[in-house]
Amino acid sequence: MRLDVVTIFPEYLEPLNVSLVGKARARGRLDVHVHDLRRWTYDRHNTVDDTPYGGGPGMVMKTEPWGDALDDVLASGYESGAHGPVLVVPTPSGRPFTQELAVELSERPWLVFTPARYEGIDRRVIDEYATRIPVVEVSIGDYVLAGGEAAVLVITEAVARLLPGVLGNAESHRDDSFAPGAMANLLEGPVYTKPPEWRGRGIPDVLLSGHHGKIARWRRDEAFRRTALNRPDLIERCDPASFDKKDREM
Ligand SMILES: N#Cc1c(-c2ccc3cc[nH]c3c2)n[nH]c1N
Repeated sequence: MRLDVVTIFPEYLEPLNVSLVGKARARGRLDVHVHDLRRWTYDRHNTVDDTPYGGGPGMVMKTEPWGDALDDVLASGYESGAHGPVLVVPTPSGRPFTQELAVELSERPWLVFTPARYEGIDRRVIDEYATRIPVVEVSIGDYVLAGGEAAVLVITEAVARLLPGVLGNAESHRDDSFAPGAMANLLEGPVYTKPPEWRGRGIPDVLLSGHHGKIARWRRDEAFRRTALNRPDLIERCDPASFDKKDREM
């Protein structure tokens, strides 16, 4: 997978050099290119914004730098096979970013991120590229950030960990919170490791029992309990009829 990120804060994307994403890049699973939008400005102040038509607070990011930048990025000649690039636009007014969307994006060969600042990008930029390639406007949550770069980090990590060969244990996807299948719509339950006792706190006996069926059921029940506590809205989406099937899958 190739990722391109166009931003006025390229240093914000430094975390893409470390940890899981950094390892995926080092292994050749991910090819990341971060571009400074100001490379496509030609005035002495490297201007990327201007006042909004219709008035109102703040500034709007100008069309020309984005258009010149995206034309160059898309012309990079990356051979992405049958499927071309997808433009991923972080915005508070976008489609909620979910594990389902992470899976969808992980199946694409090339993502081009356009994290904005100020009040956002002149709408004509998105409209222009929507005539050429798929555009996904995405929100990472119901809160307001000062820009889209943090969203790029979140989306990239969630997508990268789904790529083949990135996570050591391919099975670990299966038990993710929100993962399709047995854990769909359930939050992950508690996890434990050695030592067997810590500050007077032990380990649930079932986890020491070696009985895989009981352990699977306990984990499912704990996931259910935590989901009911923290995300009752997800419980309604669970299909009780599937629980026997869940036990077989877990
Ligand atoms: N994704 C996302 C966002 C944002 C966001 C994204 C881009 C810009 C550009 C200026 N302000 C922004 C906020 N806020 N909250 C989210 N979930």
